[in-house]
Amino acid sequence: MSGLIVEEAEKTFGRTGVLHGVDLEVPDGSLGALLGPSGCGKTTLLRLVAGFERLDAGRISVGDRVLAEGRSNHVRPERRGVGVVPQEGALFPHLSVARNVAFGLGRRGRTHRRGRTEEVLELVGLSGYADRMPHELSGGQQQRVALARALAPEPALVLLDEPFNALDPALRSELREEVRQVLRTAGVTALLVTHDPEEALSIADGVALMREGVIVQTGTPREVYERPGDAGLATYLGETVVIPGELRSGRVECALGTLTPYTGTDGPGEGSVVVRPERIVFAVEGERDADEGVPGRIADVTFAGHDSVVHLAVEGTGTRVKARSHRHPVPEIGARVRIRVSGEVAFFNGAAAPVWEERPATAADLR
Ligand SMILES: Nc1ncnc2c1ncn2[C@@H]1O[C@H](COP(=O)(O)OP(=O)(O)OP(=O)(O)O)[C@@H](O)[C@H]1O
Repeated sequence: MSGLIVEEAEKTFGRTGVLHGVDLEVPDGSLGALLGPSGCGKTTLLRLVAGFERLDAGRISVGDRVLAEGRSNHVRPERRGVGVVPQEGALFPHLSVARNVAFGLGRRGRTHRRGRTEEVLELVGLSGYADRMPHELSGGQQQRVALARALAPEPALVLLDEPFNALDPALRSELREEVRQVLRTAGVTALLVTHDPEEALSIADGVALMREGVIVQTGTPREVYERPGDAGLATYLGETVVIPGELRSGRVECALGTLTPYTGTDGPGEGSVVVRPERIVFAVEGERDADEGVPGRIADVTFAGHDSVVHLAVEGTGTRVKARSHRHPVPEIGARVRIRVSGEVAFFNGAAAPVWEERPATAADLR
């Protein structure tokens, strides 16, 4: 077994406390994502696991092997069996692809080095590239070589530090699928550090959300997206519609009707209802289901390529919400509709003002 376990990790630089008792678990053979805004302490945690920094307190283990405990017990990075894929590959520019990959294999026999190098290059889909130099490769190919290099010594754990950052968006999503596939095939436990929610949600088996040096929520991508722990996390993880509401007898009353909150949301009283725009559905008058939900009108439509953002004005409430809709053709502005929410909603006590530094709610969210 080689799952990663971090227990109550503490780290302070000078007088700045960066990690305040971090607990994190990545089960054996799975891909975990550590997700949070810039400066929350993700890289520091990754560096502690890799052994590039020393813990102040707490414990880090992989399987039943303790890699670090408190200040005194610290296994050196090269003895940890942990591979690292840094942000921009960081390949040695003067070494060929094969020699870059073999670098991590140290002084093992030549035949073994060659065989293993070929094996991992094949795994990342770069069999024919052994003799190329790094500058002859695209950014995506360079990252695949960096992954091959990290995997070559058969590490118990691979750490990926924002590995897709430098790539353009199309290549990014393609490469992350490939990386996930490679990690699965290799069967290795891996931890991906990222500030990009879409990245974490799309490829990880489990997500740990970090804020100001603390893990604030963990779960599968679906769990954290559909059941965020607070309004700030909801906004950070994806688009939200936030409207005032009141929780009474286990149901939420708001401009969108009487809705069901998921268990684990806050207690009774006034607060904010948080809904994903793709959960807001509408039927135009005369259509099937056009008598369900609250009445309203289509106030505006923004074409967004694969779908549309439809702004809906809820009749008699002054509330406007946005829905993400795949309807073709998009109904006309001014059309009378019935609006309803599909599934459960989040409810949090407190004002309808989600705060998260990287994705503050826009005025449109709150209208
Ligand atoms: N060696 C260091 N000395 C002093 N302060 C540091 C050091 N390393 C990190 N910090 C501070 O610790 C905090 C967390 O930094 P860290 O790089 O871990 O965050 P992060 O979540 O990875 O952010 P980013 O995504 O921008 O890399 C920051 O305030 C940073 O300035």
